[in-house]
Amino acid sequence: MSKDRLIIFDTTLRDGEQSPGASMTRDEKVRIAKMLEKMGVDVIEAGFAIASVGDFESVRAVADAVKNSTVCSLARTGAEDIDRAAEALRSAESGRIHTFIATSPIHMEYKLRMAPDNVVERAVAAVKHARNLVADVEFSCEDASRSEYDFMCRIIEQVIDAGARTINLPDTVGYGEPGEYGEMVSRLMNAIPNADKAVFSVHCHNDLGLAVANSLSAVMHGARQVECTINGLGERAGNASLEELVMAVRTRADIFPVEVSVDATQIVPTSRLVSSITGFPVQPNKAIVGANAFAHESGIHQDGVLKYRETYEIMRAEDVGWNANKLVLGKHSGRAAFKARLEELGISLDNQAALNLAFTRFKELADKKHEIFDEDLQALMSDVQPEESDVKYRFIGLEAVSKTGLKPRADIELAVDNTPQQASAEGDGPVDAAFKATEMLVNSGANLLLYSVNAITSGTDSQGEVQVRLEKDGTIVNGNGADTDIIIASVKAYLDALNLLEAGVLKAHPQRGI
Ligand SMILES: CC(=O)SCCNC(=O)CCNC(=O)[C@H](O)C(C)(C)COP(=O)(O)OP(=O)(O)OC[C@H]1O[C@@H](n2cnc3c(N)ncnc32)[C@H](O)[C@@H]1OP(=O)(O)O
Ligand SMILES: CC(C)C(=O)C(=O)O
Repeated sequence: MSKDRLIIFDTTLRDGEQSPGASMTRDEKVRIAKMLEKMGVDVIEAGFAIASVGDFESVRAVADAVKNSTVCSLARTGAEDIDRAAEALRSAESGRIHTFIATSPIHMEYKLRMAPDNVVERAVAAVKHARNLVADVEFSCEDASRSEYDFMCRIIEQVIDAGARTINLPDTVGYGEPGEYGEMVSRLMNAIPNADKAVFSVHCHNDLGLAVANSLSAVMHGARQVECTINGLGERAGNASLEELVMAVRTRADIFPVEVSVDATQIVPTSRLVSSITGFPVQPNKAIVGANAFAHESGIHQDGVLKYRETYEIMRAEDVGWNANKLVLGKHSGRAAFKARLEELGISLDNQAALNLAFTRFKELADKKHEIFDEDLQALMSDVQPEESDVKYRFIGLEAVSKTGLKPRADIELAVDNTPQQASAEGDGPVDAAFKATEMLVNSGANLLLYSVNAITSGTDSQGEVQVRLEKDGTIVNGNGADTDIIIASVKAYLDALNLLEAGVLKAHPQRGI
């Protein structure tokens, strides 16, 4: 059965820009409009031409730049607004004037201070005037969801007769509830005698978090245009988000009687562009475009996704413009994801015991750190690889005290040949103190040639990786250690180097010397 087309009307550049702090320059609007055009959005509302010279210029620049989408300007019902919109759209390949007036009793009485008859007159005059300037005219009953049904029937019938080809029923203040709002759309469409001459549209705000639900309900009840924005940007709590609407209709094609012609792989790049231009970050758990939308940290989910992606994913990350889904390693992860990531990094573990040992170390680290990155794993594994049971020096514990006005001190506990031993020393800093305490126990006589620290990943909970270069009797070795505690990482690196010296590393592990 063939499906109706759902017109995607993007208003990121108009209602999206009404988010306090989201103003965009003309050139920024053109960049976003080009992306929307590439995505295949049907209508781009580029601004409100009468609002300012800058907005007029933006609408004009978008009309110049965009050829494959209809470009639209908002206008109140006054002739001056409509003339300004038409002027800004003059170069558009396909231009639309979107005129509106509030139809709810509260708006008519307190804001417009107009009698309902007067509102009807203004609306009809506006549509007629706009139709003399462009062929494509949309009319919105602002605050439709709080408007009286009979009054809407009356005004809509007359504006359709006057030439409006799209009738928009905005839930301006986000008051609608999906069942009631959807029913309003179908009731109007059924009752208005000339309704078949127009496309019915919805424009929902998110004050109760229902913008997408209301829009989708309206679609189920006959609406064939949805007005929306990238990332759900928009006045107050925002508008219905384009990405959610498009992917809901696509993913639940089994229930929605419509199809959209948008190239969804452009969604994530466009979302990023809008976010970087407006400075409005996308929350990580935002549907479709949030950083976590296709990320799995839980072991059971990761195991499921590795076995069969659809166990925990209803969409493919690639289909909306991500490179791939993500298995994030953290404290909730299991062996399946851990092993898979190690294999991707070219690290293979010979047997289950080696995997278990490495996994235990990984969990210890994950308890201290939110997310384990590839670099963390590489450091962790380089720590695990040497023959654990053979090493002479093993780190057990450390307490380092560093206090303003006091000399730093370290109390250290090591296993030397499997026998626990303790020592304390003061130093120029806590690392120096820890190394001195270590030397009290190992008495290596090695020279410290280099000490370097790197934060492996970003964030104050990142692992520090320390490299220590020691020389003894002409043999030079590099030891590495990693830990979220930089003093512990330093002692681990120091002990790693001592163990390499002890093992005569240049013969046994030539790649680890220099
Ligand atoms: C629901 C929506 O999102 S509607 C779009 C909202 N967007 C914006 O308002 C952004 C751009 N707006 C602006 O730059 C300015 O408000 C302008 C340029 C449009 C108008 O500025 P001003 O002339 O200074 O008027 P102001 O904003 O103070 O008040 C709005 C006026 O428009 C009137 N008005 C509101 N809607 C309509 C309408 N659809 N048709 C006719 N007049 C309207 C109001 O009654 C008020 O008239 P009044 O001054 O006679 O009382
Ligand atoms: C002008 C209309 C479409 C609007 O933005 C609203 O009612 O929210």
